[in-house]
Amino acid sequence: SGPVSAQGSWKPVADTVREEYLWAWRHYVDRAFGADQIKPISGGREDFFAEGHSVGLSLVEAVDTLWLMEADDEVARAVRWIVDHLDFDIDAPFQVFETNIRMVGGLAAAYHCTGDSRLLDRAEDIADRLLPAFTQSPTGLPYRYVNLATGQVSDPETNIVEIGTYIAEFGVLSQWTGDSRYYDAAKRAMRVAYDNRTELGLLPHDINAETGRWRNREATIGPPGDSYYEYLWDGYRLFGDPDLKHWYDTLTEAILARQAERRDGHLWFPQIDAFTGEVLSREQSVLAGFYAGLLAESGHVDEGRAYHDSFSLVQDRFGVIPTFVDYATMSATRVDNALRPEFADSALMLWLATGDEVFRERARTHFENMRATSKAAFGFASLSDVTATPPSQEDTCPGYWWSEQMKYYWLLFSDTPRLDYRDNYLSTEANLLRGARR
Ligand SMILES: O=C1NC[C@H](CO)[C@@H](O)[C@@H]1O
Ligand SMILES: [Ca+2]
Repeated sequence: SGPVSAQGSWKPVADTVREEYLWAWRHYVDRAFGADQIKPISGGREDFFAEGHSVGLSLVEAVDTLWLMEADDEVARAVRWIVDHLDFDIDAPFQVFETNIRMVGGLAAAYHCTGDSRLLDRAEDIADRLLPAFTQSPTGLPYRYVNLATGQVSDPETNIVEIGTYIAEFGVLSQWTGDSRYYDAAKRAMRVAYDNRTELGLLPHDINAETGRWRNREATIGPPGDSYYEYLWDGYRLFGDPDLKHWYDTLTEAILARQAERRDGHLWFPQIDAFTGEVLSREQSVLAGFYAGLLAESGHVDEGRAYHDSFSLVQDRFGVIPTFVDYATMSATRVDNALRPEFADSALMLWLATGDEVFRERARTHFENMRATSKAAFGFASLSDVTATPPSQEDTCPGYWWSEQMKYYWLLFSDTPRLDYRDNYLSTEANLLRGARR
């Protein structure tokens, strides 16, 4: 079970998380079953990857969450849809990064939790359709899009997130199938970016896949830099690869030395020029909040705590964290929030690393504020303005909601017997690739 704590006080919260999730799931089943996304205000449905080509995104993202919540009848319903209806032979360009973290990851997690090898077959099938983006590239940096039916690749104007967020999903596929092509392709792309680090040991975030040349000067730990760093550490954690740890440590040392800024005693990570170190912007994306958890996981616990403290200030001020805040003025520079999970993600990582109850309390506030602002007739809705009274909703629910924050809350509050709390791994999309206890 989880770190020793007053489990009794959290059970009611865990029960509410599970009730809300199954309430939303039943509406998805009744009104949008098999769709990429439900429209939570109107009850309609919408595609995510390619217009007119649903791949059941929200359902695939939900399988491991339903399994961890012991909703086994619903797991069976979802698996039956995947086996009967999920077909990737689609003549349309799919974004390689999003397809990997959501579909390869979702299917791999579903296989890890259920042991149903038909799900591993599907994960291999979609990964094989993504591989041409890597093998067709002269540098090994993957193109951004690939046509799932023809293998036609497109768009070399990419970034370190979209070339570097594969090793977890591709690595477990190589481990589970014995085919090293996936791991090798993922690692080769990460190496190209690392080998091009600047004299300061920093990475700009935009890069051209055909030339390997940087397309900008700005370094960020937020998007589109974030999960490149996350997956260097994750690859080492999952597979023990010393190269990945060396690359992670080298880049993180530079980030902590040159990018960290303390202001009024609070820790932030401004965007800086990777070649000179000059501060370019003090805006912080809500997505950058994941970095507090990564720092804690990778041994920088004090900095991880401090950065989560900074985002906790923002949550206390706004209720729901705006997509961008400028920490110099603590003003929101982009007021929407598409049900972003990162604050809860890092709360879980910090709780697992420290056992400190403050992180469960912060995650509970995140859950309650989401319920109070995003709940709509048929599910949970993204917000277009968190500063409005009441915050205004959009008729859309992102696929990651089914995999991320509700799973983070459940794992934080339920002490479920289905998770090995001491040895587990959640991908950047919260897909459980290690630690399921069947
Ligand atoms: O890594 C990611 N980035 C964006 C989404 C959540 O904000 C989600 O797809 C995932 O967590
Ligand atoms: Ca993430």
